[in-house]
Amino acid sequence: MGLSVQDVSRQYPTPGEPLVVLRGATLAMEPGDSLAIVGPSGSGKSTLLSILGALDPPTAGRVELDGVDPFTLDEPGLARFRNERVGFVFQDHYLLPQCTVLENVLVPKLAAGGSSDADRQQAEALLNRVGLGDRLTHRPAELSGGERQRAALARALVNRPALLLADEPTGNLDRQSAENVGELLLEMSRQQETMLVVVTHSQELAAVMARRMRLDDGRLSPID
Ligand SMILES: Nc1ncnc2c1ncn2[C@@H]1O[C@H](COP(=O)(O)OP(=O)(O)OP(=O)(O)O)[C@@H](O)[C@H]1O
Repeated sequence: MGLSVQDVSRQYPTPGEPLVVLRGATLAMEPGDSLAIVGPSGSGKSTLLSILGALDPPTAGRVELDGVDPFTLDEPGLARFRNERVGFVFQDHYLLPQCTVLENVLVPKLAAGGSSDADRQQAEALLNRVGLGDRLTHRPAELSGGERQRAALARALVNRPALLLADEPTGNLDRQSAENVGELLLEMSRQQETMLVVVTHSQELAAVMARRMRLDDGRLSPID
């Protein structure tokens, strides 16, 4: 069980020399583990997250989540893997504006084949835990920035993913909301035994994760 990233490289073709973005990144995580990835702009952080989330294949190397290499799956298998095994939280919440908070949290359930009463109860329980139990029928426009990110977190966790990926999840928030969302990310992923990888420029957010690694010019190394 866990996440294994072995010697992952990624390069993009250009008219001249290929642009090498990741150079042999290796890391391992276990359920309940949390990791912050920091590094300068353009160092490859989002590229690494896309590979971990099975959105983009590496040029070389191997990724396995709970023993499955997603890039060996066919297209429907890969889509199912992303929806059911990985949760995503981004800097922008990407909630559907016309849907209520509860409906937004149920979207990954619908994509996985339906939303039963049990799914609905689970979504409500998650929304209670992120402090939005009294906002189920509100639309995203009626929420604050921090509340929208908390709804996005509930949506990311509704399928009980093995891996939660967060790309600058507090980038648009004021200090207090950022602290609150950061702590919630950690607490909820621990409770669900989900592995958490957070890419961030925020030292405060990086500091609350169990471990920190730095990407520099495509090379990943532990810090502390
Ligand atoms: N699809 C692509 N095609 C070509 N080059 C790309 C592509 N995606 C990313 N890059 C390049 O790869 C490098 C790393 O980008 P990436 O977005 O992973 O960096 P980052 O560390 O997340 O940066 P930031 O902190 O600014 O978000 C950049 O030079 C970028 O221009």
